[in-house]
Amino acid sequence: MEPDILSAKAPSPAQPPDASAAGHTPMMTQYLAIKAEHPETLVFYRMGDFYELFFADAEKAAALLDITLTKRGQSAGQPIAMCGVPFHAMEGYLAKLIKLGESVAICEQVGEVTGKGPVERKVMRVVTPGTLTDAELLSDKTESVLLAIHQGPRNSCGLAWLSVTRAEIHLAECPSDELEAWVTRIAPSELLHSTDTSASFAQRIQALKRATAQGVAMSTTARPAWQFDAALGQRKLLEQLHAATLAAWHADDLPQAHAAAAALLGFAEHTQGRALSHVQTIRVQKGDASISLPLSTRRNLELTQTLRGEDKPTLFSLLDTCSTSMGSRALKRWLLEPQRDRSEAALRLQAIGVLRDAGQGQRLRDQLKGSGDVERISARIALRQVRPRELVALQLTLQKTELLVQALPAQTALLAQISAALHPPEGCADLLQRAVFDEPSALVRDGGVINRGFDAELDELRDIQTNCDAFLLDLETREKARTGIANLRVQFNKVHGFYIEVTQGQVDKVPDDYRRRQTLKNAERFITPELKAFEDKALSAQERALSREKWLFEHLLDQLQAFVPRLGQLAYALAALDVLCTLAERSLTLNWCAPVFVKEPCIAIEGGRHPVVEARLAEASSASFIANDTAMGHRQRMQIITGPNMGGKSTYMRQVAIIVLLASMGSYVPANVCRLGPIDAIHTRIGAADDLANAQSTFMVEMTEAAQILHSASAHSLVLMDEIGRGTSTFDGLALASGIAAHLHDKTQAFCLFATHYFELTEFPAQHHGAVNMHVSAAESGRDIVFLHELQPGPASRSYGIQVARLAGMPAAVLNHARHTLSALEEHALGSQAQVDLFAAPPENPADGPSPLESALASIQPDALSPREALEALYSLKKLAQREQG
Ligand SMILES: Nc1ncnc2c1ncn2[C@@H]1O[C@H](COP(=O)(O)OP(=O)(O)OP(=O)(O)O)[C@@H](O)[C@H]1O
Repeated sequence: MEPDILSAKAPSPAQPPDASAAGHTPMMTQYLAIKAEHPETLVFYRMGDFYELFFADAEKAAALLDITLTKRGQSAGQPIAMCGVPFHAMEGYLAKLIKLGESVAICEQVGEVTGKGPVERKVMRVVTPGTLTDAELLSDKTESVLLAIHQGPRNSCGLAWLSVTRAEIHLAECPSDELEAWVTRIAPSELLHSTDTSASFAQRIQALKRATAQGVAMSTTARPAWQFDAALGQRKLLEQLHAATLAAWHADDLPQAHAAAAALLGFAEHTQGRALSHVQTIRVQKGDASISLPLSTRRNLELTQTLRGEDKPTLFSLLDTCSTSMGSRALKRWLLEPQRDRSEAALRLQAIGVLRDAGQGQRLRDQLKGSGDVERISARIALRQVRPRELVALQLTLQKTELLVQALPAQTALLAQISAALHPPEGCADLLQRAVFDEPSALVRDGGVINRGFDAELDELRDIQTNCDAFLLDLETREKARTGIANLRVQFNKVHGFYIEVTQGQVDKVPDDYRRRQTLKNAERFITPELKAFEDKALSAQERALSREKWLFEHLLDQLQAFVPRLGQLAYALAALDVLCTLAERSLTLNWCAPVFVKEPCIAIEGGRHPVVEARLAEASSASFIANDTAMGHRQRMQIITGPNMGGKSTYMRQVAIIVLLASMGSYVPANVCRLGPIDAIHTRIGAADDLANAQSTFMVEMTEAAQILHSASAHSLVLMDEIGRGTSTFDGLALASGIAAHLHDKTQAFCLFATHYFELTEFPAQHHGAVNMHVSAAESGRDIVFLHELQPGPASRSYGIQVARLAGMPAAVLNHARHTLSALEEHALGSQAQVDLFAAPPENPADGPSPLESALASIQPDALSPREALEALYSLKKLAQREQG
């Protein structure tokens, strides 16, 4: 037993004392030295069957994990606060802490228990939100990304990021004011920065921390300034890639990114306790290479999370019928990182076209089902954290892959490339099959992992255990025959081990090589050289078998290292094939078409649908989605969209953005025809929510987002503006909305869908040749309204707000009041100078209010109507009059 450091009672928990202070128990001295190396991290200190936490760590963990905080013993006169978790249940507690943004250093007992002083202990790895590798802690469909940022000279920044379970490291450089956009796009789980930055940069980091990416909290970790060293970073990258120059990756002239990479790799190695040998590719990212999808766009289009923060229904959840989790993760990357250059998307579309034919994709999907997560398994092999059952999954996947290659139609450039990378590394599956049982134990420490026939020594050790009984029986028979003692017995007990028992009456027949072991009343117990040798072997066989297995497993990991790079390529190919087959299946199931990329600026869609709303309608009701066309090009760049609430304006605008995004990632799209010119960004200003955490009002958020769009949108951007200006008074709002529309039309010249309830804005197209009025149609039936969801040219005739409120279940009295006020307001707008009393009681009888004909008449503004619109208004008035008479 180890000496107990925690004996006497202590008054109260405290901060960890100084390890160098005199009077600590030997174990506390050891603990404090380890803690000093991990000041910001919770230290899980292994003590027998528990991981214990002490002092402030204990207080924090007890509160976060909701476990008991005890006060036991003291060291150097200080009370020791303590809490603990059982070692076998550690994963669950770890997961909870990591989710809360904490990091944990796992300190194991590595030495033998000698009874003299504490057992030697060592931090084996540090688990942090950005460096997760454990299958239990990682989500199958989401990466855990670690990002390092470096503040360079003259407002420049270097970025380096990776996912520890992937084979790529990413580098980028950008001006500091673009940092937020980058961090939003990268969506890291953890951000590393230097302890030594300017005050403004530190503020920027704090702001980044608040701006959570996709609803996932990002933790920040400060690292010493010297770790952000460009020369060190370059050296580390070269070592990582086993290369003499970074030129092949176009990564040689990026000093700020190299500095970030130094800290990134240093931290990743520190947490894993070893180098990341599987990371063997660099991708340099340029800000202008991908289509910009700001955080607001990702949110508003509900790409991977609904506005309520749920995982479905989203565009991703609709698309993701992938057969493997590698495929799901790759699909998410494709969706969130569409490239401006459409050549890759075109290759994907070509491949999807082939996979749609004659069920080819479906056959491949069936074969892909049940594949292991080769990407993460190969990373865990490199990090020597792989579990035996993952190796079996890998072996089965490698065998499946052989069949997959034969079934793959390599008819397009991309499919041929995938086919070439799909060949499993020679000898890997065979080695795994020979080395590991088909159904091994979960952990190597339990034994039962290494296959029979793989190692003669292990087989012999196992044989000793299984053949023990047979050997003893055989020995007994032989000894009976040799000695002529018929009642001789070979037996075993825990205290004396193996022995041959001979009754007192037969003792004189015992041969010379029998040595006395124990004398009983009626019998003598002996041991022979043969039995002694067997005993030595048998007693230690189990222990030796276990340690032999552990050694063999480590040796197997050594052998598997050589396969890691090829496995990385294989994982990439499997994931890409899975995504392509999935997109082929989706396009067939959901009846999508292939988009066509053209050089001239345009967004031309026939029969476009919002895929998620369409799927929801199909699920929830028999109603079908009404498809709409979009025709935007050089001449017509802006649509001013009006129509009733619930009419489908937001749905229409979002569907256009989603179709553009799907096409840009290389997917078929929910439409009958789609022609798309170059696109550099999708900006959205939809809805309004207070950002209480950042003390910003609804209106402030609205204006900030709109301002960002006006600054960054270009003539190749798609901009959605939904009800801009509604967060303030009518006149202010209208004035701002028209100013913003004019800027987008005249200066930015972006493709813009501008939905508004300000009827005054329908006059905008008259003075702006690139804008047109469109409206979503609705029909009235008595006092009710029927939404037709059809997008039609021209402005809406009225807004139907009161009818929509009636549908929403508003009390009749309120509706009556509103109708009364509305007609008064409309009269007022028509020229009456009388002040409208919004709070005046409505007339008693609703029948006394204006008739539909009167209301319609009152809403007409003759000066705002074109001759054709005036004629239409006349027809509809006549219809209403007939209805009233009838
Ligand atoms: N094209 C369509 N076909 C069928 N149903 C649709 C269509 N467009 C919208 N809808 C249905 O109408 C609902 C309301 O649509 P949406 O939110 O787009 O209206 P809106 O005009 O933006 O309303 P508001 O002005 O109040 O924001 C949707 O949730 C959907 O169920």
